[in-house]
Amino acid sequence: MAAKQEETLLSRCEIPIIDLAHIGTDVCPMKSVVRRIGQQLFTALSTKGLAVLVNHGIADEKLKSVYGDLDNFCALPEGCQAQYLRNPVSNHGYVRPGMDQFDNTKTELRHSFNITTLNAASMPAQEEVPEFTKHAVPLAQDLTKLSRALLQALAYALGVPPGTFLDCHSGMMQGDGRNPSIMRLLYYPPVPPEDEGPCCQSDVVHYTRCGAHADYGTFTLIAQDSEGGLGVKLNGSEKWQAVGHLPGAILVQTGEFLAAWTANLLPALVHRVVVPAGSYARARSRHCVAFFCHPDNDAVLPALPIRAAPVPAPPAFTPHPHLTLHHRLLNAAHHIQKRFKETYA
Ligand SMILES: O=C(O)CCC(=O)C(=O)O
Ligand SMILES: [Fe+2]
Repeated sequence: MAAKQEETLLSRCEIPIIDLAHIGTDVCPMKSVVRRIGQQLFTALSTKGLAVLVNHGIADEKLKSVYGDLDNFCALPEGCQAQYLRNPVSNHGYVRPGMDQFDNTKTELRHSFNITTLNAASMPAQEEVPEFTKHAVPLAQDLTKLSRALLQALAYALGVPPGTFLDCHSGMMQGDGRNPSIMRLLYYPPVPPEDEGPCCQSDVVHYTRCGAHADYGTFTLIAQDSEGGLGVKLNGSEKWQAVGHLPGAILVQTGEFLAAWTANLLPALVHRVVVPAGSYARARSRHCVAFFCHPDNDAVLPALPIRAAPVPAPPAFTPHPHLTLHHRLLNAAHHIQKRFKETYA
């Protein structure tokens, strides 16, 4: 008998799918298409907090190559990995399991490699992971371009000149320290069998892959393999729901900055990655590429003359507690530094 498939938001068609075909390029956008995408994105982010992007132009092979490179990096001896440990100032580099933590009640099993500059000298050397730079740099450039196209689409939807958000995100992946956007490569290793942790037999060891949180920036793009585990609380709901997987698609989810910028009209999406049930799934690893689109450090949240968009009012939503701490005039660098301190040990 076939195994019962897990019910997910995607399998129930509960996440809006946005077709990016014919959007043009970030420097030469097809305006009518960008406008339509802006409306769809606004509706999706205000009602759900996330959307699925298809026909975005980023080939799956590019993602798979990067997943493979990260596997190879994680298999290097610890001493060799140590040369690439995350630099707390630039936020670039390798983050070992336990070095950053969202849920302090569980062991988070996660390796990540933060990329904040595309300079080859900051990447694992060719002798160590031969094609890391060759694969990671074009992918980061593609995700930057995709983010720029979405920033223009959002500007149309919010009734501000199309360049408004682009101007506040001009330093993305420029490597000059002006903008904290990150492409994060994530590898979640297999999870030890239930109740058998590194501690003594009687210990009840609780693992997770990534504790509940909302991302700090404007929005996050997420490409994931088919292993599952990503769960979200849709806007206005307290219920955790599995997202599921649509081959080749990229998710976009709202971050805290966009929430603050829009006076919570587009609330930040609370999400996590759990350990899948069953010994087969636990024994498998998971991969993801998350691109965190952040405003420039000197961007000050402008008051948006939000045009009444033709969408239903968003459901009532209690903002994440730290949202109340940052005020519409808080500057981008302050907010990011505060949130990094909370996350990194
Ligand atoms: O692995 C994922 O799908 C999400 C990771 C994540 O939420 C994060 O790194 O902020
Ligand atoms: Fe996240």
